[in-house]
Amino acid sequence: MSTPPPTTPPKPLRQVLSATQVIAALSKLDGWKLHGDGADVAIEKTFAFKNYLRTMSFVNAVAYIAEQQDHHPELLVHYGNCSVRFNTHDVQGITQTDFACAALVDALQPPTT
Ligand SMILES: C[C@H](O)[C@H](O)[C@H]1CNC2=NC(N)=NC(=O)C2=N1
Repeated sequence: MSTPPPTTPPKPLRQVLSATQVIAALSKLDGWKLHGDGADVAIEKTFAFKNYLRTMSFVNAVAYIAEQQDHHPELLVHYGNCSVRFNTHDVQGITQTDFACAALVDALQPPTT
């Protein structure tokens, strides 16, 4: 008899990164910085917009990426900016998945004017 498949597929790229690995990866991105510490440590970037509708368009685009990637950032939304904060709950730290999602958000190239 064969072994039944696991109920959830294994998630790649969810191995917690060391401090050295996080710093190296941050240095390759523009504007992302460390936020918090311990289990709440995250990478964060604030994106600025000229008005609320632009900000909310960005928020919706980020939500679409988050659903596609099954990886959901904390979003802190103000009238003219949104802070995006990624960490990986499963491992209570920062993983390659956080950096992959950060790069996808950066690729949205949101308008700043
Ligand atoms: C069950 C579901 O796949 C997990 O809870 C996913 C969903 N989104 C997630 N988002 C983030 N940021 N970290 C996670 O570990 C995570 N896990």
